Amino acid sequence: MTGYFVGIDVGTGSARAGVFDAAGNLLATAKRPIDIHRADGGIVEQSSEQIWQAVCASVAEAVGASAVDPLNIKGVGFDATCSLVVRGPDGPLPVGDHPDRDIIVWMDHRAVEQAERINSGRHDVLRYVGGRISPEMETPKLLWLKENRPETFGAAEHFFDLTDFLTWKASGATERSACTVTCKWTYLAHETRWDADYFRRIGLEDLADEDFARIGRTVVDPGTALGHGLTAEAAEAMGLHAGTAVAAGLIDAHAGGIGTVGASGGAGDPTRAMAYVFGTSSCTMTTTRDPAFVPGVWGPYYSAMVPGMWLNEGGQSAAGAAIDQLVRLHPHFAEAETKAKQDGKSLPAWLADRALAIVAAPSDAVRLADDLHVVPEFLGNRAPFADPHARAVIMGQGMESGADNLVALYVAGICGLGYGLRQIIETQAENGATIDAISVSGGGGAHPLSRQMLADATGYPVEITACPEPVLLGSAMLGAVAAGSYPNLQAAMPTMSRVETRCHPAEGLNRRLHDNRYQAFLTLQRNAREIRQTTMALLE
Ligand SMILES: Nc1ncnc2c1ncn2[C@@H]1O[C@H](COP(=O)(O)OP(=O)(O)O)[C@@H](O)[C@H]1O
Ligand SMILES: O=C(CO)[C@@H](O)[C@@H](O)COP(=O)(O)O
Repeated sequence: MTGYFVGIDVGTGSARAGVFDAAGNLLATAKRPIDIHRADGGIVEQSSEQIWQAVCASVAEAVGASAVDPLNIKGVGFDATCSLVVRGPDGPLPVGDHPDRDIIVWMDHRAVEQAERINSGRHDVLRYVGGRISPEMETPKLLWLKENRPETFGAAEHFFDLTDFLTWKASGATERSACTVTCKWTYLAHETRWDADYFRRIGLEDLADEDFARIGRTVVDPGTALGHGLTAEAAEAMGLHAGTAVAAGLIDAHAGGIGTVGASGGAGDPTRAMAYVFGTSSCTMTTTRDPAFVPGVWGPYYSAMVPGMWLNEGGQSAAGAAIDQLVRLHPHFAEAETKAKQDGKSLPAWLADRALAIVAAPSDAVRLADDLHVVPEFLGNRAPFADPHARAVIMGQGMESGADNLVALYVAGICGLGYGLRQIIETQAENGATIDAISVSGGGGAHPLSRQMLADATGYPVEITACPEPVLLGSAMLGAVAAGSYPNLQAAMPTMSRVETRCHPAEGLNRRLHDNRYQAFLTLQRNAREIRQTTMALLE
């Protein structure tokens, strides 16, 4: 195999690009931050033009740094968060109060009420999104727009998932990826159709009447070559050549899944490894041959990640973001952040390094948490309760205000994320989706401590691929398939990705400590839910 491929990943906080060879070796990366605007009422907005500029600048820098002749770059793949982009004939249309902000970010919870209304209709398509639509998905957000910004809703020419916006900007093609529309828009990929009745019943009949022209009349598999490749304008902005193949994209978490679950030397079969993508949020991606209906876990989605197979997607809306929020609450936060900056590290990485420096072995880190317990549901419970109203619980915090206590809180937070993951794994297993190993990607999973703690907290081995950027690699695989270097993703996965290390779960006392803490997690989570329900009932 010859040629080079560019993978582009637009996460919540940054756009990144990586240049890979056909064997999956990473030659160079570049990154640009992207702005995020938050306001009360769960409002979170971004600008598609700013994101596009960040994408082009990262690609140009990564290609330059790789020293690969742009003529040898044969394909480009995109992944992004599943935020909703609204574009009119003349460009961005405002989704709120600011003219440039045309993106309702995935974590925006303005459409909670619309989601609840849709769920009360119990339409059959909801069986394929875990039984309940989430306010993080696109149809509640579209309904919110129609009800609250009718001028924007009416004037929109395209409603895109962010990934599909990026491939449109790159190639001019309006095809949507089966990944985005199946996971976030209720497209039924297993029947290759939209359900017009669903759209009519929830109040989005306009979209059905137009035969879905504004949300995607043509849906293609991830990796499909789009249009005539890069347009001249996009190519110039990226420092590439017009006509370079552009692949239909993936949601960011799914790119992490593609970059890891089929790796050679791993679980041996994409159905045996769960991808855990630990970024701002966390996503658990489980592949099955037959559909598994798991209450509270998104899906089953057909062909949304590994083509021809089914996918269950769980996770937590706040994962890295929960750790960021947790440590921000601590009295030692500002001082620790300054020290982390001086050391050139992010605060979570600085805390993880400090924890590793204190303990004799990484698995002993659990002992640092002592009697501190965290249910880190700052932004609701994505799975297995599909409850956007859930909130975090912190137990055992005293008057301590020093660095060691902050490290303890960090460790307790990572434990809490691990127990949420364990709860999802157990719930899925009860419903027919079992796994043998977890394959980690994302910024939060890049540290040796967090990886080991995930193995210890869940009791499952955690696999790490050789590539330090598996999400970018997943996107680059799309570019390789679109360029014809691989016939399909199944062929690209084991060739371009391989497992390099494995974290084995703790034994002995550390294992017993985790088992005990997991029971505490379940108790605190259950009690918090019951207390909230009682309070809400009294207030109604
Ligand atoms: N060692 C760590 N422990 C816990 N969280 C971490 C660690 N390193 C990074 N993170 C968190 O991971 C998130 C960034 O992950 P990344 O995959 O780059 O994000 P995204 O793709 O969502 O923009 C941030 O919330 C960051 O605080
Ligand atoms: O919702 C999904 C995946 O379904 C993601 O786009 C969303 O969680 C955002 O991902 P990041 O945490 O920013 O990588």
